[in-house]
Amino acid sequence: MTHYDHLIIGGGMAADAAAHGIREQDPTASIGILGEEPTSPFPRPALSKKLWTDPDFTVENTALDTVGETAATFHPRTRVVAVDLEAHEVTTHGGDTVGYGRLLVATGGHPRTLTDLPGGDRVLYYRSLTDYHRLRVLADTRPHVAVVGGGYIGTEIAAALIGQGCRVTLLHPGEVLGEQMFPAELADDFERLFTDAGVEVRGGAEVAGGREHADGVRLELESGDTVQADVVVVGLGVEPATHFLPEEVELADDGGVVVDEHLRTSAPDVYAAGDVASYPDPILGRTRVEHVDNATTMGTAAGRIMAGSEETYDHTPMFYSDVLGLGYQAVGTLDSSLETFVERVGEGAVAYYLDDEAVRGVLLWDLDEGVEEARALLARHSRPTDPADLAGTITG
Ligand SMILES: NC(=O)c1ccc[n+]([C@@H]2O[C@H](COP(=O)([O-])OP(=O)(O)OC[C@H]3O[C@@H](n4cnc5c(N)ncnc54)[C@H](O)[C@@H]3O)[C@@H](O)[C@H]2O)c1
Repeated sequence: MTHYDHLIIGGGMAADAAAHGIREQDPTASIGILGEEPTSPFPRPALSKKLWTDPDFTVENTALDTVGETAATFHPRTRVVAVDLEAHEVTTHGGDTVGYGRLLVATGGHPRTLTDLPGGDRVLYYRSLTDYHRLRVLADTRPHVAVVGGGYIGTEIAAALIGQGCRVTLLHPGEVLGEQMFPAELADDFERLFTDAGVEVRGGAEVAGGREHADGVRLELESGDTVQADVVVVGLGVEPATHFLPEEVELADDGGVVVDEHLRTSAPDVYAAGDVASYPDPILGRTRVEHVDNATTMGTAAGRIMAGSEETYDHTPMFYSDVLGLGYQAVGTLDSSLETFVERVGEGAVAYYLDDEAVRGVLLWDLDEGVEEARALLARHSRPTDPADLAGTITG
């Protein structure tokens, strides 16, 4: 049986970061990575952004060199189906067992699917490098693409495909694109960016299902309407990939793996990091974050901790997105149901998100700087009575 001092389940960016964290702390320990995908860790943000918008980015020059840099052993196409906590070993779908000293769950999430909308040749639940290659081939025929979902995948892929000369219809259930994240005035700006670029944005469009047929795909909406397209790209969010874990590993209400401030799960020698981990954030409380900054920062910390570091994890996450010339980034939460205050700064804007006790999130809209100022503001754990008094806090 193969045995590793440190075994990582999952082949994404958290896994890459963890291998680096382990190696930083321990130059000789053996590291194994079991990845379900056929490729080793790849910088996922590029799949919906730079690989489409920046000709300097290719799959080859964007790829990570996890194995070369960390001397980890990478096992592609390897799905873990069970973990035996007592024996300290995992079982793969092929029936092999792999032993571990310490185990990291870095499995991220699987795309949420609609039962009545099966994935297929022309229906892509978009997440992996394989999906990117498939969509590239389809996009080259300049099809009419229906993008389902107005979240990160939906907006970034719609922006990418309109830039490729495709006809794009974006279907989302809300009234205004981005309204769950942005205060109303910025959501209006956001949607206009898409419509001005030629994307047909269709709100109130909750997709119920659909079928591929000889000429493309026919989507059915909850309203009873149908939408016909050549290709459908779906981004309905992800569900934490935890199905292989025994019940001793505690899960949070949202399905994530509960970890403490040392990224330890409730099971001995088992850690978790990245999209799958529900961790105690000092500012946001217990939370699970599905962005690359979280995956890499938490992954690195988990690796170091598994290899002996006694640090605690207290990094409040930031994230960024780029669509149609708009760059926006944020620290903390972007929940537009909170109280918000928007301040225009130069060509851009800052939006503050507050609950009764404190500022919980800061959005930097078309501003290059301000992440560290935002983090410092959140760390104060306070708020002014009048949110307008926050004006000038972030200079961008
Ligand atoms: N820039 C970034 O940080 C970035 C970029 C891409 C992806 N990601 C991550 O990848 C993951 C997947 O992204 P995503 O866009 O799939 O998830 P998401 O949660 O961002 O968006 C899901 C969207 O689907 C919509 N939706 C739900 N049910 C629907 C239905 N029946 N019909 C139509 N729309 C429906 C929701 O309203 C929402 O707009 C997320 O974890 C995300 O954070 C992050």
